[in-house]
Amino acid sequence: MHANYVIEDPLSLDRIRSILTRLEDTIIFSLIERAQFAHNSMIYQRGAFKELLELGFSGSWLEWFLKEIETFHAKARRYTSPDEYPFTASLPAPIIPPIKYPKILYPNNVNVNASILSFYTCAIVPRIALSATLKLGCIKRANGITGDDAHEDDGNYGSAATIDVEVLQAISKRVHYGKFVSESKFIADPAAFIPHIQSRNTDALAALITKPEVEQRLLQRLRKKATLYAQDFASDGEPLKDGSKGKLDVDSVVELYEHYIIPLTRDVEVEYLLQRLEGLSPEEIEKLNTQT
Ligand SMILES: C=C(O[C@@H]1C=C(C(=O)O)C=C[C@H]1O)C(=O)O
Repeated sequence: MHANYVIEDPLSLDRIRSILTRLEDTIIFSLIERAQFAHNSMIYQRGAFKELLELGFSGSWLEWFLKEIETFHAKARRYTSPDEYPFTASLPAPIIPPIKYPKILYPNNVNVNASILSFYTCAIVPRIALSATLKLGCIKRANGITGDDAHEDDGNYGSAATIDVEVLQAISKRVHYGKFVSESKFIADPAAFIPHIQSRNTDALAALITKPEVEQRLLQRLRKKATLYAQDFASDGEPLKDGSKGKLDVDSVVELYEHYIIPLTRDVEVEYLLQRLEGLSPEEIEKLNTQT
């Protein structure tokens, strides 16, 4: 979130949704970049690099990248922003005073980055990198390199992890924007939510925040965007027939949203609501309940 950017109505649902729409582009283009490299599965395996073990770090290559990058960004006060959430626990304090952001969200500790890291490394990378590994495999086999390594590993561990961090940060921002969506919906009609928050009825809360028509439009838009953005063009700018096949598996992008990003965003909305009344007095809750 920008420090001195004056936001007219920070809880406008249309404005928040426009930010989610813009993040689709960031995520699609980052996935196109990741698809240029092989799966390189060893960068996701804890303990796979003896050099990291010798440094006393027992996590994966990617977790080491996250720790190092997020440590630097934390010192530059990145994680004092209400729309930034780290994957790494126990980061250093900022070296400069935090920015005084407007208090838009209610205090909460919702952070689902562990789930994001898990589904990204286990379900998304193997499919997104598939096009590159198949292409790479052909190249390696043409050079007489055969066996499993012809599909899985191109040695670009630094490039792959650097792009992975960019994808993870974009997905994390998108999913945790669910808090702003949730606050917007709550403040528009607190009385609809309060009884279900008090009774911890997560199914009722999920039903209140879920908008199937919004989700369907998003998935339609996403498929068209991913197909267009992954399109290859001839030197004169003419689109190549079937030009998107080598750059990105479009179905994987749509399924990433349908089966992971959207459900996790809904989870964030519900988890945020469950903390929305914490610390409020009965009088304060009653005031919200009668708010028109
Ligand atoms: C984000 C929203 O809340 C829910 C989650 C959505 C998503 O993750 O794209 C879309 C619609 C809702 O089901 C919203 O209402 O815009």
